[in-house]
Amino acid sequence: MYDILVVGAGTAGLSAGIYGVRQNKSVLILEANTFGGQIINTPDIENYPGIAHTSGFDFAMGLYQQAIDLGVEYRQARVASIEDAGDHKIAVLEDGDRIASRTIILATGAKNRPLGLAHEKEWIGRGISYCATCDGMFYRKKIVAVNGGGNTALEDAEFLSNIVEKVYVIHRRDQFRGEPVRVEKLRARENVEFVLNANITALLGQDRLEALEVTDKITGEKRIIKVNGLFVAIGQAPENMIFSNVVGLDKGGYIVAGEDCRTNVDGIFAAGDTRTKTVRQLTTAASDGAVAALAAVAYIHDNEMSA
Ligand SMILES: Cc1cc2nc3c(=O)[nH]c(=O)nc-3n(C[C@H](O)[C@H](O)[C@H](O)COP(=O)(O)OP(=O)(O)OC[C@H]3O[C@@H](n4cnc5c(N)ncnc54)[C@H](O)[C@@H]3O)c2cc1C
Repeated sequence: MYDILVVGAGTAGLSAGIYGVRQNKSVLILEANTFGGQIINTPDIENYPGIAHTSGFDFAMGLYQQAIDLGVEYRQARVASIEDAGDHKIAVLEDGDRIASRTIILATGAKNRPLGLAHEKEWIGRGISYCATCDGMFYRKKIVAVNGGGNTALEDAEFLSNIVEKVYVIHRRDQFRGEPVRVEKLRARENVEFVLNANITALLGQDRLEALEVTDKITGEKRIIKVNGLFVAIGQAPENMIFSNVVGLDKGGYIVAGEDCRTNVDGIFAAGDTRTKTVRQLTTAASDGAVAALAAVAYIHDNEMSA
């Protein structure tokens, strides 16, 4: 039986592993794909305090190596479900294998909803971004577009309009899900142009994004908009339904857990992008990993004292 079983080897999961083993606890991390999580393919990270510049791969590799060197056990396996057996928890793997642990930390992250267009994946870091806070500075004084109609898209557009030459806000409706006050603020900015009732139907360029083909949903008319960058902000989706019989989820599918990373089940914690929170970044994921691991250790000690 492990002390701490972590589901997901992104920034939150690996940070939890580091903090767990440094408290002399046995830790197993289970990862469905390769370690590193969503940051792994990002060419440039420039907002992690203390590291002026690194790549997603180097960042993830550093975290992984640190965890392994400290004694974290790592296994590539997808967790299909979890069970709460009171004083211990069980992770059931896709192949049917069952692994018992005193505590579980769910660090399964979230995925950005893609547009689903050709070149989208291959041009991440070459014109395509899902994170204005992370990548906005690479487009200083350039022309960009933001796609989406929620608060994230509106916030991204506002942030970008402070640093770029021009921002197109492209949205499939003429009404926004985001707050009206944000829309009004953007309308007042001279370097923001709204392209409404419109879908992006193609990403154009040679080996990076150079222009967007945008189709008007009402007239069917196509328009080419030259841009250096596109920020896709059509939402994020966690994949937590497999845990919903055990832990509570909010209406967006995120695991309900506060800054202490505790879920509604004693001994099960949630860390990183997968939990209800406002800022989803590397720093907050790493911080959650530490908080969740130390909360798991405290839970184990409390149980030992009362046994
Ligand atoms: C393109 C891009 C660029 C970004 N750039 C920056 C940046 O410059 N700076 C910044 O601060 N933030 C950036 N972010 C945000 C940052 O990457 C995330 O906030 C952070 O990675 C969240 O870490 P996490 O560990 O919570 O989740 P994730 O990184 O999503 O890791 C979750 C892991 O869990 C695994 N998993 C999921 N389900 C299961 C399962 N059932 N069984 C086993 N494993 C499972 C997944 O495979 C994944 O590896 C960027 C995000 C993207 C997409």
